[in-house]
Amino acid sequence: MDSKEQHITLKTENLSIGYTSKNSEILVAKNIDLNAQLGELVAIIGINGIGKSTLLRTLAQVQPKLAGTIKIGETDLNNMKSFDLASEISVVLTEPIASKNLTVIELVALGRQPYTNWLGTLSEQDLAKVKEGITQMELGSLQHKKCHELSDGQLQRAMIARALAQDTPVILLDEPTTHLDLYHKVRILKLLKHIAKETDKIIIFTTHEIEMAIRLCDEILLLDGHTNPFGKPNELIEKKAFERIFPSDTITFDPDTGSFRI
Ligand SMILES: Nc1ncnc2c1ncn2[C@@H]1O[C@H](COP(=O)(O)OP(=O)(O)OP(=O)(O)O)[C@@H](O)[C@H]1O
Repeated sequence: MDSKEQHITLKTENLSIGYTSKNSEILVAKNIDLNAQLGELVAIIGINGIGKSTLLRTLAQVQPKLAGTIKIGETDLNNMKSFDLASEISVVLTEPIASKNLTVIELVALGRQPYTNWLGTLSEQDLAKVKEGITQMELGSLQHKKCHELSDGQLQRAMIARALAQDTPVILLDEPTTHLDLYHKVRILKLLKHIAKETDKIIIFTTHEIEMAIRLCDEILLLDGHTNPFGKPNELIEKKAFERIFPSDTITFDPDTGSFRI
């Protein structure tokens, strides 16, 4: 079996997510059944505070799940060592990065850490992946700038470039388009879709750009606090899932155009 066949899905079953403090458990969402295949771009959507970032952090093993399973192929993520995890999953969270004194190229090169020797020396292949990430995110002219000199949107693209340079089968991105202008939102989502398809990756991201997700994503997980439907955008439109996101006296969904009316 080659490595592609070993990692055909990222799958959750009956997943519950939330937080634990000393004496209590805070349940944020339950019944999350997501099934992403290689080559797919998947959006996690839902209203503020419903649990999108919590889910992304749970998938990335940054925080523990409360119940259920998360598997890559047949392997339960719980049984994976963190070193192995870094060559399976790359993740970009919304927390500000600690290393803003790095240049863009140095930040992107951090994505190669799971593959470099203990001295951190970059091979030709590592350098090629770093350059590729920088080019894909249109950061060529900014590559020698320090991260603290970048705008929020430029820094966001540099973080995505780092995840691309890590070249893992699964890429998890928390609100990757928040700081981007309309052009870069569309361009980067289209590019992520292209990368997922052409290089056989699973790219999962959280977003408030529901209409863009409907147009560009292969699958959508809608966290709605109840059944959390997961499926192709058309399937969710047919199930009238988008109609129930917002109060209908304020925002309605038009299934013919796949857009919201205010
Ligand atoms: N460290 C924490 N401890 C306890 N509860 C938390 C913690 N972080 C977040 N929460 C709670 O978990 C719930 C889900 O938060 P989360 O950030 O996952 O939502 P979200 O869907 O990403 O929201 P948004 O769209 O506003 O970014 C919220 O009620 C939030 O208050």
